[in-house]
This record gives sequence, C-alpha cells and structure tokens, in this order.
Amino acid sequence: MSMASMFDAAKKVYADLGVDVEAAFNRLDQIPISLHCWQGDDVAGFENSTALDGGLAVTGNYPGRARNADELRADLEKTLSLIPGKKRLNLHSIYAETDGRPVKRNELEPKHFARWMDWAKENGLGLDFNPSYFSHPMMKDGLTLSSPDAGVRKFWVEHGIACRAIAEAFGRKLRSTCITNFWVPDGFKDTPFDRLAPRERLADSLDKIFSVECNPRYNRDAVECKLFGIGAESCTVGSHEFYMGYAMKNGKLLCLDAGHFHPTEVISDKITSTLLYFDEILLHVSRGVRWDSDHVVTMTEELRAIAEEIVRHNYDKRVHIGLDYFDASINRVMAWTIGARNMSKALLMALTEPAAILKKAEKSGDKGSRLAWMEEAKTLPFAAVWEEYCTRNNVPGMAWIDEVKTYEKDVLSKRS
Ligand SMILES: C[C@H](O)[C@H](O)[C@@H](O)C(=O)CO
Ligand SMILES: [Mn+2]
Repeated sequence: MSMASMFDAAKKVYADLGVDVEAAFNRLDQIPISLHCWQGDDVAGFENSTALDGGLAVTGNYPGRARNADELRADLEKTLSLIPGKKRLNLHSIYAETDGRPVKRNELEPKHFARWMDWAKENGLGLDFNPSYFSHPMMKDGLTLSSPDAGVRKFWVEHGIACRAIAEAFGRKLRSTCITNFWVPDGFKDTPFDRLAPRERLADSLDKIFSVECNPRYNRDAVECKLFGIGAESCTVGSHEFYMGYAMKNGKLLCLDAGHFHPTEVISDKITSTLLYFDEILLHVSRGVRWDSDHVVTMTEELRAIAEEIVRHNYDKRVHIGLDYFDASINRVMAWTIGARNMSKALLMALTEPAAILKKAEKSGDKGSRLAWMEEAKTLPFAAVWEEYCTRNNVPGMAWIDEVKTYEKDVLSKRS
C-alpha cells in the first residue's frame, strides 16, 4: 500500500472517532517549538573561557561537535530541515560572535549577534535568548546574582541588562517577540545557615535588571527554578517557590523545566495550575533520568501528557515550548532531531486524540470507557498521519535517519 493510501485510510479511522486530521495539521502549523542552540556544541559557546559549570554536565565525546558559529549554523540548518512545523531558535549569550576579540559579558551588544539575526531572518526563524550565569570566573563560590560580593552582583546585573537589550533587538529585527529566560544556578553544596539573605539578594538583583525598560512587544522575560545542581545539592537560591512568587509578583513568565523537580514530580500537572494565575509560561522540555540529566527527549508518557495539556486547554499561545537537553554521546544532529520531532509528534498525537469521546465519557462518569479510549487511542494508525505531516512540510519521514548518517559522513566526521 502506498503512503498516500495509508494516510487516506488512517484519516477515515480518525474521522469515525470525530477527529479532523486536517484541522490538527493546521493547528500544529501554528505552534512554534524553540530549538536550543546548545545541543550542537555541548553548551560550550564561543568564549573559550572556563569549562562548563553551574551544576551542568555534558557527558560523551562523539565526534563532530560544532567548533564555531558557522559550523553550528550549518548543523542547525540540517537539523531544521528534518523537523516539520514552525520553529524558533533559542540562543545563549555565550554564542556571541566577537571576531576573536574577547568581549566581557556585561558589555555584550546586539552587534555581537548580528550574524545570528541575519541568519534567523534568512531562515524565517524567531529568536529566543538566555543570559549565561555559568562557566565564568565571575561566578564566585557558586554564586552570581545572589553573591554577598557587591562587585560580583553588579557584573551579573549588568549582564542581565545587556542581554535584555540584545533580546529586544532580536524581537524588533525579526518582528517576533523574543522570550528571554533567566536561569541562575546559584546554590550551596552544603547546608547554609542563612537561606534568606541570598534569596533577598537574588530578588534585589533581578529587580535591578528588570527595572530597565524593555518593550514587551519585542521581549518578554521568564525565570527558571531548579531543585538542585551538581555542587549545589543542599540549597538552590532560585527554588520553585522563589520564582513562582517572584514571577507572579513581577509579571514575568514562569519557566518549568521537566528536569528541575523531584524525580516523580511532573511539569504536565503544573500547566493548568500555573495558567490559572499566569498569562503565559515557558516550558523547557527535557528528560531527566534519575536526576536532571538532560537526556534527549523521547516519546515518554510525560511528553505526551505535556502536549495533551497544551492542546486540550487551547494553550497554544500561552505556553511557549522550548527544548533543553544535551547529549554528547551520540551524533548531535540526531540528538537535536529526535527530541524536536518527538515534541512535534506528541503535539500531533494530542491534536488527534478522540477528545469528544473522552470528554463525554468523563462527563457521564464512565471512567472505564474513559480509560479504555485513552488506551485504544495509543494504537490508532498514527504513523501514517505523521508521515503525511512530514511530507506536506517537505521533511523526510523515517528517511531522516539516513540523511543524518550521510551528513555525518560528509561533514561531521571531517571535524577533528
Ligand atoms: C543551558 C540552559 O540554560 C540550562 O540548561 C538551563 O535552562 C537549565 O535547565 C539548567 O539546568
Ligand atoms: Mn532548562
């Protein structure tokens, strides 16, 4: 049977369950997924300064890591050509291009991202942004914005201000609102006596950063909490409660990273709760294995649940979807592509669930039928629907794997 007739047959199966596959395609076309630039080079960036820290760890040494911005962009172009639907690119400040001349992080300017902006425009992408509060000698004793040293705090406050100006330039140039995410790894290896003072200092530093006006049409800020990091096992200054309160009080987006909570706690269950009170949130879709290990996103129950929450409650515009994982033990273009295609696939699965049947069963109290339909939905002929979506987006179906292997042979394997 040809792919086209498999799709026609599948479409009919879905239609009989009240699912309009064409409407699902149209809706998915409008939901952007922000691809994180840091999967391509193991969160190294182009500063050539210190080793990765801030509690982050990238393991593996698969050949082919991008060593400069041109290689990273080439790898991104390959990756983007394998992912259907609307995409954005999420940059960290350490990916500035300063032509070999070191520029201090608190002195970064939009001009240091001019090539990224031009490239994004050429490729029809919106840009998102992140100040980088790690891998830098001005992180003292594991602290940046919450440091007791006023000079350290000043440097990092200036970095935050510089980054928001860059983000605003992204939004203006690309006519697409940039979401700037603040993740601050500050924390303590062992139990501090005083947990309050560093939190007061972090809040004060953030207030200083956000006191500089920024046009919300071009940039909106998010803040990301974390349970713990390597070397900060006993207390993270920017905890969930800290940022929940800070974001609520100050009109910021809350960023929920799938790896930043207790291992049995899921962010899918936090989406409706937070959106009762926030206008918008940002997600960092990741996969923790036993800890915040940032494994490549696979088709887990949690990924499906995240997508279902977005789709069932029409949060398409209120939830910004970002990816956050980094695996250096496999081909990095593959890692990027597997995770991003899975995010897109999970959204399409959610968009094609037999929602009317499930709603009716729940409303009538027929919990057995609700569970039965949820389980039946897992084995509907989805593969044909996904393949069709890829075809319509000029993206390969399963053939993408061979394409990456060819790219590895022709390009990645030639990098030393
Ligand atoms: C590199 C990113 O900013 C980082 O992954 C952050 O978002 C995070 O999740 C840290 O654990
Ligand atoms: Mn994250």
